[in-house]
Amino acid sequence: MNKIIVITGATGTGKTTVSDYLKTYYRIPKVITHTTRPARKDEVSGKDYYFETDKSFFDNHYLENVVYAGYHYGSSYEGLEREWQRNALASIVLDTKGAITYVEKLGTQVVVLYMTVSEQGSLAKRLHKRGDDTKMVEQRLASEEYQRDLQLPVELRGKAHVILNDQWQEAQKQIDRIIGKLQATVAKQ
Ligand SMILES: Nc1nc2c(ncn2[C@@H]2O[C@H](COP(=O)(O)OP(=O)(O)O)[C@@H](O)[C@H]2O)c(=O)[nH]1
Ligand SMILES: Nc1ncnc2c1ncn2[C@@H]1O[C@H](COP(=O)(O)OP(=O)(O)O)[C@@H](O)[C@H]1O
Repeated sequence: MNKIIVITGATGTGKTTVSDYLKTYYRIPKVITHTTRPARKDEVSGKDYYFETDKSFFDNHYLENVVYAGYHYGSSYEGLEREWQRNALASIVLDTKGAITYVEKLGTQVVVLYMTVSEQGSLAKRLHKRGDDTKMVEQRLASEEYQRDLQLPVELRGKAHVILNDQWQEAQKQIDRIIGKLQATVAKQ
């Protein structure tokens, strides 16, 4: 059975870092999603996101789509199927609302990794260090979606692996254990 690893959590907790790690070390590809948010300086359309206009965003057929900090984000069935045709395992980076929808729609095909840190204050520092625009960081941290995603939603309790990412090496070990088991189950089927 094909599976999708849904990586979720608040901004700055390391979702993209995990997705990049899965791609580099496990050859697990990322499903690229669509957004109307402007690209950051080192982001590339078709690699990080499909960057859309307010009009072109709605030309796609979404499995789910959300508004996060004032911008549209959406993931398509086609994007997921494209990766699943070549790989039994793929990853996708979603907010917690999207993660809940994936669990509802795809059930046991979904493996959720919920990223968290023990000090909320470290997140703003990470975003600045990442080189994010100051205004965008302020808008993001003031959003209700950011506040919401700081806690594991009730709908995901008991269904998500909670990954503490205070230290990357520790988070990596936790992820290695989860992916090792997952690869063994996927290989058997
Ligand atoms: N539900 C949903 N969330 C998405 C999608 N694409 C990205 N996101 C989430 O939207 C939020 C904002 O993403 P982004 O602007 O890249 O900010 P970042 O989390 O700071 O890197 C994050 O929680 C992403 O996981 C999508 O297609 N659907
Ligand atoms: N454990 C960690 N300690 C310090 N910085 C980290 C850690 N994990 C990730 N980062 C850095 O924090 C920033 C935010 O991580 P990122 O993966 O982009 O988060 P997200 O996709 O959840 O917004 C990046 O610059 C990343 O390199």
